[in-house]
Amino acid sequence: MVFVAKNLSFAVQQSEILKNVSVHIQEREFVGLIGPNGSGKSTLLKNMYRMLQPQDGEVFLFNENIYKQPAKEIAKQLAVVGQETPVLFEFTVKDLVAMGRTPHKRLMEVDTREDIAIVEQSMQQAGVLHLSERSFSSLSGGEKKRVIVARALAQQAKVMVLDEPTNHLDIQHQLQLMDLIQSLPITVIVALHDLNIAATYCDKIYVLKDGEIVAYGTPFEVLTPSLLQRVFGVHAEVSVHPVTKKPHIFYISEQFL
Ligand SMILES: Nc1ncnc2c1ncn2[C@@H]1O[C@H](COP(=O)(O)OP(=O)(O)OP(=O)(O)O)[C@@H](O)[C@H]1O
Repeated sequence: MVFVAKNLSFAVQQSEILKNVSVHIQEREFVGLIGPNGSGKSTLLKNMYRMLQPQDGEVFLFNENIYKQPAKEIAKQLAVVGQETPVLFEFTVKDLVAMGRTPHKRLMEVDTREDIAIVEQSMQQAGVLHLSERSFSSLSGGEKKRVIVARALAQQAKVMVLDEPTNHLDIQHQLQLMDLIQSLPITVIVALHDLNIAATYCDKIYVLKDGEIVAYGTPFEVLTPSLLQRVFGVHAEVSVHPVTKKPHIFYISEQFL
């Protein structure tokens, strides 16, 4: 297993946000995390990328306990595309993407020709090369998202964690981004709200509800009408997509029932 969370419990004051959550991700797997608003997806991911520390449980990345490793070592192996990205100073896109190279460098080491090529290629892959001299703060929400993805690509980590990466993206950029991530030879865990996107791209899906994993399996195993009703409170039919052969969810609004 490449990335494992074992029996994580996380609480804020008296409120339990994660309850004994375990996640197992194999090499090169593309794993989705779905669940209603407030079910604990971001909190779980933050515990897995060490932004939060659980009261109970452990997280292993390539068999090493992440809470016992230096942050720089983890950053060589794990790239994160978080839900919101506070950037406090004025940076150009190029400079921000170049920060993805930091874990691979010594303090104050200048960028090598290889670093510069990786940064350029990452911007190209994420579709932001044309924005390279722009100030990050002047970008639209979707452009910012793609720049953060470019920074994660420049990190060249073997594992990537993404929290709702398609948020703010138009449909073309959503599909391009998911295609790009799927094409990389890496292990991925991604929180998604769009269940048809999850159905199309994920090998396995974990379903969170009220801080607990309530289902796990392939998209066909997990995305059933009864689960969608039980977890998300919606009526739906699930068919096979005529082209992708993946499950496709047709939601049914109350007025048509
Ligand atoms: N620091 C905190 N203090 C109090 N409650 C918190 C804190 N952090 C998270 N929560 C609560 O924990 C629950 C899970 O939040 P989380 O952001 O993990 O959910 P999510 O599944 O990612 O939601 P969304 O789909 O809306 O992004 C929510 O009810 C949230 O209000």
